[in-house]
Amino acid sequence: MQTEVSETATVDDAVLAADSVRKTFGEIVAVDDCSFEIERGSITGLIGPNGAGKSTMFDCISGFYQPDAGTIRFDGTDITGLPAHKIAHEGLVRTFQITRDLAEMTVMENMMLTPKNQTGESMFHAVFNRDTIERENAEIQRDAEKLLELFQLDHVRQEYAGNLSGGQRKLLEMARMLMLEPEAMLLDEPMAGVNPTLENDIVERIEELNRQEGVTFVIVEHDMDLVMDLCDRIIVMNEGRDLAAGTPAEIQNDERVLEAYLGGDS
Ligand SMILES: Nc1ncnc2c1ncn2[C@@H]1O[C@H](COP(=O)(O)OP(=O)(O)OP(=O)(O)O)[C@@H](O)[C@H]1O
Repeated sequence: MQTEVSETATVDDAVLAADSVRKTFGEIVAVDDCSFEIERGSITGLIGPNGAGKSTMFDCISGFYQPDAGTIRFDGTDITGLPAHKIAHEGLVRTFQITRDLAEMTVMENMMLTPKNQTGESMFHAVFNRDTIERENAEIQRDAEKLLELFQLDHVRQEYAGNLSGGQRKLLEMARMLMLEPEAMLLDEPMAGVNPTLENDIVERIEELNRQEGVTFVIVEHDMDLVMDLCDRIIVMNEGRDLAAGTPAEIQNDERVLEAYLGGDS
């Protein structure tokens, strides 16, 4: 059994690798010796029954939780336990819900808050290099406009984020993290509360970014039809562990996965 799992969990060119990750909350073992690899340039689904540990795993990978044990490597760098902003700087971002603070800002302000490598943050440049800062600000604004257009949010750019529909908010959550020009993105239930039309838009954006910019996606999503359709590869977690990994067809025909979803092993 063990060999089977580790064989399927290995990929040719891993951009992200989790090795024996463990995370507990008191008595609860949310993630338990979980290992998997994410193929560079893939759209990978991370699935599993309720409480399998998917969100906790995302939080460990993206730096919101420190794992109790195990290592996480991104692009060959050990990122285990680094704070989220350092991991984002390495090129790995996770979307998160627009907080109350951000809801009180306009869509454009949300976008302008997240750019990468802003010289204006450094005192030295602030004093000696105003032209550079102005040029950078103009570039950031242009990038933000381009993304808002791509995500069909340009018409609401001056609207408060809190006034957007659920689906538009999801789009903004993705768009603002793309200001960081990530190499890989973790999406936790990107379609939750989204109507079917906007769901199609989000799928199209993901596919475009994947194909055109080479962004790797790891997606936790409960809609199985969508996952099987959108993802090139799927990793299944169960009771905190990696249970199986493979193509959608392989996963759909895997007895262990069926059992886990039917609660056959409990
Ligand atoms: N902050 C926390 N404190 C205590 N227990 C937690 C915490 N976060 C998660 N857990 C527990 O850890 C386990 C894994 O939860 P997690 O949310 O990671 O699973 P999941 O696969 O994302 O589930 P779902 O699909 O239902 O969102 C569950 O038993 C959950 O109750």
